[in-house]
Amino acid sequence: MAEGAPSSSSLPPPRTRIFKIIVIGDSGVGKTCLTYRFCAGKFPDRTEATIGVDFRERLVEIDGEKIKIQLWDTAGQERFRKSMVQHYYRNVHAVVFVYDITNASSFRSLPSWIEECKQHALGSEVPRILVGNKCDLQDSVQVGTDEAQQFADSHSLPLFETSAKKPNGPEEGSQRNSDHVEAIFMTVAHKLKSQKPLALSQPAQGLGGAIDLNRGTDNKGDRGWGCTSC
Ligand SMILES: Nc1nc2c(ncn2[C@@H]2O[C@H](COP(=O)(O)OP(=O)(O)OP(=O)(O)O)[C@@H](O)[C@H]2O)c(=O)[nH]1
Repeated sequence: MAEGAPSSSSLPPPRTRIFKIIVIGDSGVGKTCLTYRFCAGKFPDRTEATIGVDFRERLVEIDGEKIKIQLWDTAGQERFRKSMVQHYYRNVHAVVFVYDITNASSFRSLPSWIEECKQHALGSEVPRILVGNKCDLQDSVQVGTDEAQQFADSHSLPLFETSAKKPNGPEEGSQRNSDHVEAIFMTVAHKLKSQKPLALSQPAQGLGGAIDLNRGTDNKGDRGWGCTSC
């Protein structure tokens, strides 16, 4: 080793990168339950309407790098959003749109949530996904998979259907396959990591930094993830 060159033991420990993912959709679709399921590993005993925003974090390891996934559980009710909405969108790395498969109105609201992203000048290259929640309630389905898939395709959004309550697959006899909440958020994290490999010359940044996960992408040929109307 050259004299004066830092040995690996004298290098500061790498800072943990933070991926900020916002979860948006109508009130009651299950945003709190989905984020809680991913970060705490279980369905919450009870929830109350989110006021402003709640944060949940989980440290994961992807290809040997520790990454903090920070989920911003936003309020679905307009009266609880107003003052906070600017903060949601600042330095956001990915967006998860949620609707409730047993509530057609929450599905019809999706264009307005997509529009809100647009209003906040989110680049079209920021990964976005669409999640239909409450797949365990098969007797009450109001939004069929085909309809949701059509919508997702028309907006270039990957679609996942899941249940925050019973994420281990469909009930016996159900036609519908449920994605696992864990797999959904990890898919987003993998996407973000692949978009922005950790460069030694570029220290990891948290919320305060203007980390740009969207440049130098390797997503040629990828289908989905962007949003054609955003
Ligand atoms: N059966 C079933 N119920 C769910 C599921 N996810 C959420 N719920 C229920 O749906 C209701 C609303 O869930 P929340 O997670 O609080 O909804 P939210 O989208 O965060 O609502 P806001 O905070 O008002 O925006 C609660 O009664 C949950 O128990 C699910 O996957 N299956």
